[in-house]
Amino acid sequence: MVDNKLYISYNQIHQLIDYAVKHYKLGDNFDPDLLIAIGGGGFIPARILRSFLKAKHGRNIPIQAIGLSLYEELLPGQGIEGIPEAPGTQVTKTQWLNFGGSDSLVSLLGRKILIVDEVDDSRKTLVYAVAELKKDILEQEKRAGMAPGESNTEIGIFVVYNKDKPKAEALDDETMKHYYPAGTTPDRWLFFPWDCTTDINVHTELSKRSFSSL
Ligand SMILES: O=P(O)(O)OC[C@H]1O[C@H](OP(=O)(O)OP(=O)(O)O)[C@H](O)[C@@H]1O
Ligand SMILES: Nc1nc2[nH]cnc2c(=O)[nH]1
Repeated sequence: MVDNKLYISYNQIHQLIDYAVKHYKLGDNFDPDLLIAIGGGGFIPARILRSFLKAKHGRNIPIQAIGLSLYEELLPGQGIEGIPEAPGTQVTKTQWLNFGGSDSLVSLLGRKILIVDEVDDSRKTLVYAVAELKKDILEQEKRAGMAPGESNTEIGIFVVYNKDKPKAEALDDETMKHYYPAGTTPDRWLFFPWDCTTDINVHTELSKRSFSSL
């Protein structure tokens, strides 16, 4: 039965990422040298995206992971079968880069960073991620004796799906110049293949019907 959820299959995600890299000329127009995946949903898309970017230039772009959480299960067990989860009021940082502290391994300065996530819903998570990343960049510039913005670090955003809806928060104009949504959906709950704990073949079939009914 197709209900108010949109079922998404692994193949749809793979094909959309392929399409978006070509459509936005990623690797040319915006050529990232660092991918930051927002976990958990951004991990698999970031890994797929890396393959398509490698196919353009032959080099593997490093993927760093951050953990941000806004949505929570309504009741124990909900969410498991794609039941919509309730948005919390604020984003929680569960994991961050090892770039900011004194034990920093990699510089953010002068980089082209592409943040990757699977869905842009209220936009709160992306706004939070960009704000926190900018704080780190400022801090590194300060430590390097640079003026704010002198490093020319650029931030872009890649999402597999943007929900077409009024957003709770806005990204700044500069970041929006490098905002790359692979696909757009109506404001429905997206049931991703990695959320499926029953029969993935059934899920894949439902994904075909979900989209043909739009
Ligand atoms: O645009 P927003 O309304 O901020 O929602 C988008 C975020 O919500 C989900 O994360 P979630 O908080 O569920 O964490 P998870 O990826 O670990 O499930 C999703 O992975 C995005 O990161
Ligand atoms: N799985 C899933 N997570 C989300 N986080 C915010 N919106 C969504 C959604 O539609 N599906």
